[in-house]
Amino acid sequence: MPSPKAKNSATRSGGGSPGLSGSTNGNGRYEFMSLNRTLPPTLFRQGSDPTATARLRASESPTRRRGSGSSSSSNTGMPEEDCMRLNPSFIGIALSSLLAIDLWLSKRLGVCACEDSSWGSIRPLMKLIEISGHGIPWLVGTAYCLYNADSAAGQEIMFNLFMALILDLILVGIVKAVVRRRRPSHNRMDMFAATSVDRYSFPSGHATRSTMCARFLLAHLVLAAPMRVLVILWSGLVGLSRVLLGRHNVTDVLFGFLMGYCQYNLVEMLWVSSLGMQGLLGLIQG
Ligand SMILES: CC(C)=CCC/C(C)=C/CC/C(C)=C/COP(=O)(O)O
Repeated sequence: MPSPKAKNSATRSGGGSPGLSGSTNGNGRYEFMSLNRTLPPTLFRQGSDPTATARLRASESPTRRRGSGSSSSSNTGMPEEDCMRLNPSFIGIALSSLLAIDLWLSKRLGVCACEDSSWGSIRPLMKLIEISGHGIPWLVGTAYCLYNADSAAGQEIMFNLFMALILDLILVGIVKAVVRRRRPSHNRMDMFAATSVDRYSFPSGHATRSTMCARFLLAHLVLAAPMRVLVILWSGLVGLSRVLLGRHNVTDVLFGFLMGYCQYNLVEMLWVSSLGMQGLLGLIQG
């Protein structure tokens, strides 16, 4: 009966997984060698054996290559990071290009990122716009209006706006914590009352809030046409100010607009009526 070692050496001589060659170290333990070694030509023939091709693609993943322990590709002499980009997918190229454009554009548009920036003189104005879209003024203002509302309809609207603002904070916090995209390097972290997830930039919480609140106000308040235009302009300006201040990349704000727009649909779906409010208050009071 062949010993396990004999089995190992049989595997080494060609019977192992395609695309992997192996050897034993001094302790007799099997080690996988670099994947960049010459492979049988059949393995490169895309489509001839889909299973083998899939296995090859999997074995070429960056994590596996990093795990091989060598800092340069054995047959090209190039750093592994460069080798990994030799055959990127179309989606990979599109995403990398979009990201590069986003970073470049965001850096160029960050003209109020600090006082010495080209448009540094309007930074105070941009910070004022930032405050107008901040969570705390909105929460405090809505709570105040809810407390002072003199009709059931007014209370219902303010209650739902308050809940919408909380929902927005939760959803943005979750996405920021999952995506964990760093803020642009030119940003100065001098926002007031920023929570720990606010060190991340995707999506812009100001953009989600301003879009959701704008839709909310347009739907539930009776406003004259100029005021409606002002609300929309304000929402867009809040988003723009995030990029000009260097707080966000362009895609953070664009996604924030989209997310805020969708969040309003969610608020409508979860709308709490006056009756529901009384039920909730009854539950809270016991
Ligand atoms: C009561 C309570 C927990 C209020 C939290 C309000 C708050 C700290 C909101 C966050 C505001 C903020 C700095 C958001 C960051 O917005 P980005 O546009 O920079 O994502």
